[in-house]
Amino acid sequence: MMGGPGEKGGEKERETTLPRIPCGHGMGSGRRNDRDREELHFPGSHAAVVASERKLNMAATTEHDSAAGSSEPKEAEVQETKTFKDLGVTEVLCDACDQLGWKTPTKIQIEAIPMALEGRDIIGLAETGSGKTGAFALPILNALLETPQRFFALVLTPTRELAFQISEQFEALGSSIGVECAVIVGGIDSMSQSLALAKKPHVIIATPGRLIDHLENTKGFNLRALKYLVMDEADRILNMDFETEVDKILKLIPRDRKTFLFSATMTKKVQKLQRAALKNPVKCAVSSKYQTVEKLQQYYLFIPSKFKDSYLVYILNELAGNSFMVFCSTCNNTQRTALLLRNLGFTAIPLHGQMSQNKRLGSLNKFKAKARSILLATDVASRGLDIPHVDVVVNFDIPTHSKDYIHRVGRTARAGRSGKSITFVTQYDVELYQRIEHLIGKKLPAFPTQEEEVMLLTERVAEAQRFARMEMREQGEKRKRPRDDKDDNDDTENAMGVRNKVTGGKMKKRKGQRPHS
Ligand SMILES: Nc1ncnc2c1ncn2[C@@H]1O[C@H](COP(=O)(O)OP(=O)(O)OP(=O)(O)O)[C@@H](O)[C@H]1O
Repeated sequence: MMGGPGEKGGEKERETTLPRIPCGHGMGSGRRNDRDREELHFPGSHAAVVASERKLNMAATTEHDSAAGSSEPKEAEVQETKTFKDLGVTEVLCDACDQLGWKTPTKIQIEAIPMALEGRDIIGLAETGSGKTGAFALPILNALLETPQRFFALVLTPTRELAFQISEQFEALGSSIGVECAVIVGGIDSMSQSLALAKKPHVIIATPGRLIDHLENTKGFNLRALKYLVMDEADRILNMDFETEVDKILKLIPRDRKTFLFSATMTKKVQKLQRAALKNPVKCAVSSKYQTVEKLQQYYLFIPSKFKDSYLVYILNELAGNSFMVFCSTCNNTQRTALLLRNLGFTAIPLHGQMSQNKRLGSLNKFKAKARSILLATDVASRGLDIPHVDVVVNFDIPTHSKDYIHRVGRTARAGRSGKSITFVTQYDVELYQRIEHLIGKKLPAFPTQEEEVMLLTERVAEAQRFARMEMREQGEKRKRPRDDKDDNDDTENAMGVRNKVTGGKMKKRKGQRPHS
């Protein structure tokens, strides 16, 4: 991930007819190096910036919905006729899109890319899974080809996993031009990140806290020549949790830069930042309000709090053969529920902030590789993660912030696929649930269940709950004993001694659920 394909010194060996971004500088002032520009041999014509007829001039505080307006062509027509080339994307990057199977640009890409290529600041608002990453990565790579420079762009993301994913996307789109990225996130050895920064990558993808650490402590590293700042999941980046860090970062990067804010939801705080850091931004919004995806079937399930575990097991059985993301509100409950499910023979794996970063990535990779069919997660996984095979999202604990609902359920039904979401609503959650319905502007149907069948599960579930509690206690004690660290139970893999006692081979056979060996 770090360093990227064009390591220092490796450039000469590359035999390619495609344009490549030059590389190989020592750590320096970070100022733009003119040699960079000269080194780039770009055979194609200068990337044409196609002036959009659908320019969305927006005063800093005014909102425009780009899909509105009677003289506009119908969206379907726009999508049929536009290509990446039409948007002004240079040929080598069009080829990269093609190789990724991106035949035509998505709506947000159609809206945002021409504006970005024109040099405008952008606020991009579009539903989950609609290709927002490409909407900011393509114009940045396009501009990088035109005026190559180290430390060209910075992408801020709220979570570490998302940072890695965005880096992969930049590398996939920019592999043929030799783009180099560095992922700078917490929970990972700082020294190796300093080394990656010393190689002066073109694009840095970072979580705010660790980036500040490096800006303050890594000798020779600065972003004084930065040209592009992206805040992905901008409303989250701009909320209280990151306020101090983001303010510091904004002070350490040039005022004269392009700024892109992207998310499926925006807050008033974005407008605040708009005033503080954006210059005459264009708002590219493909929907007028917060929308959940059309192909997402959303349900709620009104149940007594004490039967939540049994209903979860019932649903996992009913929808067996699918891939699930189950959201819980706390790390503890995520871990407990993962243990409970594993005790019942499900291939479940947790992902939460109390796990080491290695374990977090390990869990995610196992789930992505379909080696585990159920990922139990806190909101650390609710934003941005692109795992196409997720079929069902279960809100086991209802989200306390209704906008999180939109992001959580957006982990399924991505890029035109279909998916399901089921939100558990207990006697304590009615008000929160009403807020969600209000936000999405929809009344959802109840998920059909057979109460008697659920009740038949309660005994075995109660036993599994007991074992899960015991295992949680054991894990807690192990953490207190530093010498006893042979088996790190972060991912529940080792806490399986009791499962067979609980299942007793009586659970309904689950299609596609591999029993744990
Ligand atoms: N033009 C395109 N054609 C086909 N697929 C695309 C196109 N652009 C992006 N994709 C794919 O769509 C999926 C979703 O894209 P992406 O992760 O950028 O969505 P997003 O809008 O950022 O979602 P979220 O709001 O959840 O972060 C990815 O798998 C990506 O490869």
